[in-house]
Amino acid sequence: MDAELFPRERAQVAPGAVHVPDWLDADAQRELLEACRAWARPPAGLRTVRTPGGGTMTARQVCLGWHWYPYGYSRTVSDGDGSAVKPFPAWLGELGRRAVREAYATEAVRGPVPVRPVVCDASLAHSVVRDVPPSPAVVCDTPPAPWPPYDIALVNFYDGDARMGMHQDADERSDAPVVSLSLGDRCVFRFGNTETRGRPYTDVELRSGDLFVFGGASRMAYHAVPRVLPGTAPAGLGLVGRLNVTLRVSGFAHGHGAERIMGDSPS
Ligand SMILES: O=C(O)CCC(=O)C(=O)O
Ligand SMILES: [Fe+2]
Repeated sequence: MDAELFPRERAQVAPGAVHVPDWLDADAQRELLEACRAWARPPAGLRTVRTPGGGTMTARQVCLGWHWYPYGYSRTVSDGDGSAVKPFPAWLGELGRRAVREAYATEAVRGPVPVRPVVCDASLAHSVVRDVPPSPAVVCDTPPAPWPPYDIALVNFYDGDARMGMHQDADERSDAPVVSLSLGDRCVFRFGNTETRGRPYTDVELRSGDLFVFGGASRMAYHAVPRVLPGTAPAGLGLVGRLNVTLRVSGFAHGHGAERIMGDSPS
């Protein structure tokens, strides 16, 4: 973590949308980066995503669990090398559950956390659905989250010129919160509303190690990455550019993909 004169505070950006700065400590960031490097290798590795209109997304992407393409999911890299999508590891799902629990907990244990160690399987996350404050500081004795386990990861790599336009994450069938983890260069993350691609929106700076969770009333909010800030990655991380990992719950029946008829354009 960079030395800060004033520590950055966690913030609710919109109902159900929470920014938790410095959620991953330096070791956890390195560990997640190493995992991303392995996932990026072929087969079913990092690829350029082509949109139906003939454009390409500037952020390159690799998927785990389910392969996302504009605009649906499949089990193979149907718009790439045709390989089977890489598996979604259990530890990543556990990280997702913990992220939701900690983002939505008012009194939960805070501060940097390691990537892999798993303390328990509890969750306070169900509270976001009703938009009421979660019960405080119960880490291990709470009911399980009402959603099936996280089973999709989209890993986006941004070089200095890459960006992502306003879009909704709308190809999943589950309303489970989306969990976003950032590594490397800082970026401007634009978090908007559920109705339009325009205002009102809030620009948040996401830095390496930051967590952003959006669920509940914000699950279908439009969001974007209008700008990456090149050269701002932590010196010790060894990453040039920015990586973002979003974790999602598909809500798909086992073995079946899904296609959305009307698509948005996150180019
Ligand atoms: O890179 C980010 O922070 C956001 C990525 C995103 O919105 C997505 O993968 O759908
Ligand atoms: Fe998104």
